[in-house]
Formats: sequence, structure tokens, C-alpha cells
Amino acid sequence: MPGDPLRAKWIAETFLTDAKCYSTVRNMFGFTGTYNGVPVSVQGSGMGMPSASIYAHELINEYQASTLIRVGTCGALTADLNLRDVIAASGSSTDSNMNRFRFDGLIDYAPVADFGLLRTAVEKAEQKGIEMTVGPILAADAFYTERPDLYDRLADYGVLAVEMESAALYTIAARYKAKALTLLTVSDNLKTGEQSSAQERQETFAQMVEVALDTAIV
Ligand SMILES: O=P(O)(O)O[C@H]1O[C@H](CO)[C@@H](O)[C@H]1O
Ligand SMILES: O=c1cc[nH]c(=O)[nH]1
Repeated sequence: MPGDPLRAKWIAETFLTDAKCYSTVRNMFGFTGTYNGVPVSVQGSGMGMPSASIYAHELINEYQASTLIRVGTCGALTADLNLRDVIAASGSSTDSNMNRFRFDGLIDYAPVADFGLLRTAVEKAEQKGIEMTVGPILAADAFYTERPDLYDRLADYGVLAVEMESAALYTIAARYKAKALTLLTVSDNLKTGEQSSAQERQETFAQMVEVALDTAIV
């Protein structure tokens, strides 16, 4: 599940065999094909938790999807991370109100990756010689923050990067007994101001997507 529907198209065309487009609703493309002989779908999720929540909910509850792997981009919160680094999100803090609403504001629910998927992704990355950093991230409602000080504070607590979907994905998967994982490529570094080029993004996406697909079919 990439956020960008055109990335879904690129993944289907580049990595899947006999991929067929099953949905163009809202231009949020979805494709099903096979990867190493195993049926796999790739579905855009859009940007942000409200959009991604709809696709995750329906994939699980209406199409019996049991494994959801997000392949996205993120902004690094620490200067230690370089552009194009690949991250596996073990857990996802959020500033979204969705889970506060879910738990009446009484519980700070901790959305986490499925451990089996995370372990498999780490193994697959190691086998491919792809360096992958595992750790917690932030799923933010807003792309443009007016509180960079809070991002610095999160970094003090080990939070690696910010994106906009993972907390909802992990929560919905947990709720409906599916497995979920978020893999990310660092496209920006919020501390250094570096940004990767379109060409660089594409090259690193390939590594991240291969790890995701190898993990999905185990
Ligand atoms: O590259 P994708 O998967 O869209 O992910 C990141 O990019 C978008 C913001 O530019 C947000 O969706 C964020 O989570
Ligand atoms: O800075 C960034 C880069 C990608 N995605 C985000 O949400 N933030």
C-alpha cells in the first residue's frame, strides 16, 4: 500500500506478473498480479490517515486481505538518517485524534507492527544486503508542522521519522485480526533540509518494494 497511486502502478508494472488494474475509483489505482507465483495486490492509500483507513478497512473486511504492507516515504527527524535510508516502523506514535476517539480519550493506544512480518522483513533485507533501520516513527495528520519542537522532542525519545498513515494502518489491522507493517524510504531530512531527487527516490523504492514483496509472500 503506497500512498501514491502512481507508485502502485509503477510497482505493479515493475514487479508483478500479469498485473491487472481492478480499481480506478478516485484514481486510487489498485492492481492484482503475481509475485513469484503468489497472488499479490498493490493498492494506493492516498495521503493521511482518513484516506488510508478507508482502504485498509475495506481491503480487510470486504476483500479478506490478511497482510497489509505500506511502502511509503518519510521525513527523517534526526540528522543520523540519510536520504534513501530504508526504515521498518516497529511502532507508530500519532498526533491524530482517531485513537483517542476510539478509546474515549482514556487510553494512549500503542499501534505496533506485526512482529512476524517485521522479523521476516528484517531477514529479507539482510539476505538482500539492504541496510534497514528498525524503530518507532510518528504518523502525523499534517505534512507541514508548526511544531518542529515536538518533532525534536520525539527524536529525543528515539522516534526516527514522520509520515502520515502508519498508526491508522496498524490500529485497523489489529482491530480486524490482520497483519500490518510499514516500510519507508527517507525522502527528506527535516533536520538537515536535504531532499532526494525523483531519480533517487525511484531507485530506493525498488529496494523497499522488494523487501515488502518478499515479506508479503512468506
Ligand atoms: O509516499 P507516501 O506513501 O505517500 O507517504 C508520505 O508522503 C505523503 C506526503 O507527501 C504522505 O502520504 C506521507 O505519509
Ligand atoms: O517530510 C515528509 C516526507 C514524506 N512524508 C511526510 O509525511 N513527511
